[in-house]
Amino acid sequence: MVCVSNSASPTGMERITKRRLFLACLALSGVIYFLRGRKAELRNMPAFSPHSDSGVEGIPREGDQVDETIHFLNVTSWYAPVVWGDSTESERRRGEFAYRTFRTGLVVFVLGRYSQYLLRFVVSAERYFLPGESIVYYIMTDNLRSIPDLELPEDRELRPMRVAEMPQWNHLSKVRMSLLAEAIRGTIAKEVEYLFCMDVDQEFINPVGTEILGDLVATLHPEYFGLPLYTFPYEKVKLSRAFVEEGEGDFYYTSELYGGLCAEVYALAEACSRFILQDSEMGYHAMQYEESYLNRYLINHRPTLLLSPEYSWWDSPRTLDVPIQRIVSLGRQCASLEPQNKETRKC
Ligand SMILES: CC(=O)N[C@H]1[C@@H](OP(=O)(O)OP(=O)(O)OC[C@H]2O[C@@H](n3ccc(=O)[nH]c3=O)[C@H](O)[C@@H]2O)O[C@H](CO)[C@H](O)[C@@H]1O
Ligand SMILES: [Mn+2]
Repeated sequence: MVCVSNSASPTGMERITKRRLFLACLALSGVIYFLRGRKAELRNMPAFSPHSDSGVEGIPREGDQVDETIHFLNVTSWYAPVVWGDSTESERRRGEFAYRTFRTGLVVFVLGRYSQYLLRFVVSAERYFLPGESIVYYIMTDNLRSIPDLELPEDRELRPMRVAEMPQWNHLSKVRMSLLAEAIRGTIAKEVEYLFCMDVDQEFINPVGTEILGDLVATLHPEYFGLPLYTFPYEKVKLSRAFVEEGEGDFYYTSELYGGLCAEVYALAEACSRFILQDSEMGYHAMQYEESYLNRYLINHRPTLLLSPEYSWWDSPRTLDVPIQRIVSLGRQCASLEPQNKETRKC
């Protein structure tokens, strides 16, 4: 803001006017500064913190009992609903979709040894994922023989899509987004209205209905939900395209489940694959791999619907209890176990 006058030799009157102008500028700057600070504060503030009774906001104190019945965030500060499957709002959303005809795609990557998870994934999805709706499972695989021979209802279909990639974890975390964008551009966009992408090392254990449908849908990471911003594992390396500035961000989202309208998922996958490629050209890959780029994208393009940790849960000392576990991650569950417990849990 420029508040300077150029007059050469000010008269007494001019001096008073100048002084008033200066004071007015000062007051205006103060108001702007206050409003900007308030806006930043509001943006970073969850509408309701599950642990707001604890000493420091967001961090449960040792021995704190979290009240299971009341502590759920239902809407974000930018008015995006947070989905808890048994809420009346979810019931209302399911009612809204009951009269609509639409098709939903579900993409999973199944390469190398991850084929061991596919049967359990599909069988559980058939039981619980959008029951009664029209579904195409896009199975991105290097082994067409891994596709289970299952008889599905008429409007639900398993669609193998061949990918010629090395089944190496680090490699896949760099190419999944571009393979996804390519598949949407090539086939998927013509076939379905909504699209979800999931890790295959998961299992549906309770109903996941049309309450999850939205334009851009992201899932709250169960280990960070309710914790303050500074604890989130956002990318810290400044040169990375996934970099998140201190104080930036709203929530930490998991890469195990995201989706929305096909066009939105395409935009997300295309942008993330571009970020990953740019980082790769410098020989860098973000700290949390794909998840870091996803989180960067979702800060710039806030999701219109957030799924609560009911939709991505695993048992670890850090996860928040949820009323109903709907989707559990078998892989991340194993990763969170102590070595001595891995065998008993068949990891
Ligand atoms: C791919 C990826 O970046 N995953 C994220 C996730 O890892 P996760 O431990 O959840 O990754 P993961 O091992 O489940 O791999 C992700 C998915 O890729 C597919 N897959 C992977 C490897 C393979 O050999 N074959 C195959 O098909 C499969 O669908 C699998 O579910 O969590 C990490 C932190 O805990 C990181 O934040 C990662 O960003
Ligand atoms: Mn996983």
